[in-house]
Amino acid sequence: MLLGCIGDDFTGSSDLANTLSKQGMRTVQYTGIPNGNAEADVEAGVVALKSRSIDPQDAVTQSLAALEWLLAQGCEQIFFKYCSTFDSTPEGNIGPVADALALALDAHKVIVCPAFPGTGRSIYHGHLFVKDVLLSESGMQNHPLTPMTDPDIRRWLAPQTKFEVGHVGAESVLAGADAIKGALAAEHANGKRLVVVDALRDADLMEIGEAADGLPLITGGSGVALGLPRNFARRGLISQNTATWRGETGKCVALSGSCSNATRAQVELHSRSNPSIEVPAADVIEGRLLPETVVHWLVQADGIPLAFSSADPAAVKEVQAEFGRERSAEALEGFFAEVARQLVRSGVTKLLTAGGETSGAVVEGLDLTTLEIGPEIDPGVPALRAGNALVVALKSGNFGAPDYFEKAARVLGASTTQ
Ligand SMILES: Nc1ncnc2c1ncn2[C@@H]1O[C@H](COP(=O)(O)OP(=O)(O)O)[C@@H](O)[C@H]1O
Ligand SMILES: O=C(O)[C@@H](O)C(=O)COP(=O)(O)O
Repeated sequence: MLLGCIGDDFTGSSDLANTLSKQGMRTVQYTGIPNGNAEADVEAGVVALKSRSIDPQDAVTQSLAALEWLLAQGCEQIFFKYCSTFDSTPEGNIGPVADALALALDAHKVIVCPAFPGTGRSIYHGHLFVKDVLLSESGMQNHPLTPMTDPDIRRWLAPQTKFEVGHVGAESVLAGADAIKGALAAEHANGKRLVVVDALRDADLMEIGEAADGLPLITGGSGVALGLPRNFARRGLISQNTATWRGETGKCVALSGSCSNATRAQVELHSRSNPSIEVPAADVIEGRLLPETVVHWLVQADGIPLAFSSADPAAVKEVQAEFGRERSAEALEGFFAEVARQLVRSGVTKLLTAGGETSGAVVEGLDLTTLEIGPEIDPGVPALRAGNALVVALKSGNFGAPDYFEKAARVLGASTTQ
């Protein structure tokens, strides 16, 4: 294994695995830390953790264990993947995990770059934009678990890390890899260890990737991983293999616990031409609605049936005010995990999940240990084979076109050569 990745959620990890796979690396996504060794031909390994919203110390412990496993597989470089919208709170978990990995690897000049131009995330003057609006005006200020109320990544990261936060501006990035290297060295000389790097275009990410050649640790969104495989390819270390994708026939069901603007629009459009059932948060939390009721409904329904708890910010606030943020999230995630378990037991072969934490709960609930990367459905969302008779797609809340669910069902069902 050449490149070892630690992802802080499951959708984000499949997004990253998709990016690396498209760049020709034979990539495998693992759910948590595998028990045994990776297969010898794996070039990039993504250890997916559900560590974005847990206690910071637990996130550090799990990430260090993942690091140990990846280093034991021979990885030369480590990539810590978090969300392209930098989902975190003043307590963590991006800063504490980045600090711990930097210390363990004796890494300095640690790039912090959540940019993902393919999905409209860019960084300029240290500020994160989602398309043409600042992060804090993009809808992410209303995120149920990690409300992003400040778009300045330097300022958002500072209380999370014990190191000084530096910055490499667009003027250096646009001047290319050598200028970026120079700017990183200057920040290092100034005592900065975690360095936010501006990026506007995929071309910038390629230059940042080149500047990162040989650095032990890089952190960022999946976008910045775009430029890493080329460093290994230059040394003739990548197989550039093409894989075939075997779609599944059979029933496809969609589950959504994401409350993002993008998912709510997808739910709305999908519900117009497919059976859909709302899962009211309060009914789940208070035990009035049972998973088997929803499963029974989904299994009977035609088309691509959808069960969703996705709700607008006012409704989410109300539920959280009544039951608490953690209790609401735990109850809903547990509910969807149980629904997924029962669906698969009843013969569903194609499962679509929307929402990072929701998808994480489903993947853990189904005990899916290894995910094989298939074709891309929409930017950042690959089809995944999870077992002999099960294919899944784990959609990040923010991703996907309005007709995502129907498109995903089509991709999961078709066989192709990538
Ligand atoms: N109606 C609701 N009220 C309160 N919380 C909700 C509701 N629906 C979903 N949630 C919770 O909000 C969180 C959404 O996070 P996630 O699944 O990661 O979506 P995203 O990818 O959009 O961030 C989950 O913990 C989920 O259980
Ligand atoms: O970078 C991204 O936006 C995604 O890869 C990601 O991490 C998604 O997180 P969720 O929105 O919680 O699914």
